[in-house]
Amino acid sequence: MEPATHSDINQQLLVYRAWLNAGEATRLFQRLQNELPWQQHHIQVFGKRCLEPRLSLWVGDEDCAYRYSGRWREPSPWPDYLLALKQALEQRVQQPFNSVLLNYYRDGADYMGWHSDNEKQLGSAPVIASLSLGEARRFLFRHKLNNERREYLLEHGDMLLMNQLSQQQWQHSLPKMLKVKRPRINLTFRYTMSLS
Ligand SMILES: O=C(O)CCC(=O)C(=O)O
Ligand SMILES: [Fe+2]
Repeated sequence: MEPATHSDINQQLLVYRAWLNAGEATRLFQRLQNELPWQQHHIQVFGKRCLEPRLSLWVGDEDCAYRYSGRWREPSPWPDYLLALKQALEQRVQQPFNSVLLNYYRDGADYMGWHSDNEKQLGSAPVIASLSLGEARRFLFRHKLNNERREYLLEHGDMLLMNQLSQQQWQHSLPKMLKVKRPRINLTFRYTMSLS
């Protein structure tokens, strides 16, 4: 694989700028936007039922049910073009993926709060490949112990690889950017184990 444009925290975070070129990224964005059955889920926040501040969709192999916010989500099947993308990504990063969480941020008021992707089903040291499409958005990391910080601007076609230790030691978030009036789509490719 070609070298990352930027690597940080002992190779735990690798950014590949324009992993897809602008034309490829735009075609993919349009298909995902128009063809996927995007859903807005409810979540419990401090015991209150709220709508998530974004749309999302869980896609994966048949046995990849995913426990999220207290509920099992069944995977939607792979559209052929997403399966092809997953396979290209597996080749490039030499890691298997069997699922992808897609997030659709309608504008800069949609966001994702601080978290680590540390669900049991991902194992103790997951490798997660995150592809960004559409509007550029800030993406933040903070260290769990010393509050060290990192910030990236993730643009159309960029791929961020979060390596094994990044979920154990860091949290990440996508803050609001109220100036942003147009959508962004993010795909996080993962390897999900079944717990049965
Ligand atoms: O939208 C993003 O860039 C990140 C999404 C994310 O952190 C996640 O799906 O776990
Ligand atoms: Fe995440």
